[in-house]
Amino acid sequence: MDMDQLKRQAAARALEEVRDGMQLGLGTGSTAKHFVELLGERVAAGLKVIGVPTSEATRLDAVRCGVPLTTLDEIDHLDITIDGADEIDPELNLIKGGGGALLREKIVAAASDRMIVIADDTKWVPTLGQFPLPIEVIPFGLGATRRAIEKAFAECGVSGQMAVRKAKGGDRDGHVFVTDGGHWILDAKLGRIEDPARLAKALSVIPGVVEHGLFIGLANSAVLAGAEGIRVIERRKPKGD
Ligand SMILES: O=C[C@H](O)[C@H](O)[C@H](O)COP(=O)(O)O
Repeated sequence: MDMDQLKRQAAARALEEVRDGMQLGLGTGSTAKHFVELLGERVAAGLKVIGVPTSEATRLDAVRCGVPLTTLDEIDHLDITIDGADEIDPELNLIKGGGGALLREKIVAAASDRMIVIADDTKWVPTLGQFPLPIEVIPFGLGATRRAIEKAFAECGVSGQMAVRKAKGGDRDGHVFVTDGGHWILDAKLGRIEDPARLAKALSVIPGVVEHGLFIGLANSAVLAGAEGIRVIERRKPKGD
């Protein structure tokens, strides 16, 4: 079975958690896109839900699939957010932002009662860090922000190259990648992040850092699809710990 089929299977399993009347956070990326498409089929068959998209790409997908949308200004909470991830560790801490949507994804996940992560099982890792950590930054004063990030890395016992992300394909191919919020992304190749919660806190207090791709204590469960079938892993600690 190819990777895309596994992603769709994970999305289909997460869809079983969706009930009539729910308000849903809609993630971004190739796995979340399968969820939006499958949700669209259920909506066409009569399911009543409303979604908040985590990116312009997902907003367009949802419109194409007929999923009704709202915003976090119009509603005060979400029942479930269903989103993909770049890496998932056994505590259900995540690296996200490979597609550049980390800021809206984190706002939406934090406004949700539950977050279900959907992925093929290659995303499951014993320790986060092999996937470059996306850090969303303000272009102004980037040199100072980079130095502050390097200091935070050293304090947290990690190190590695950082590069400004470039767009791949489309009109901006080869130019600096710009997020939906108008910011840039630094991708940090850290290899191994022993204490992701500590690093997350250290990055969050740097003024030029808008957000980072470490999602700590936000995911409640992970649906992992692999050659052997689907595994659902529940978070052991209560949300927010
Ligand atoms: O910014 C993008 C998101 O965090 C995605 O959820 C993540 O990159 C996983 O994407 P995919 O399902 O395409 O591997």
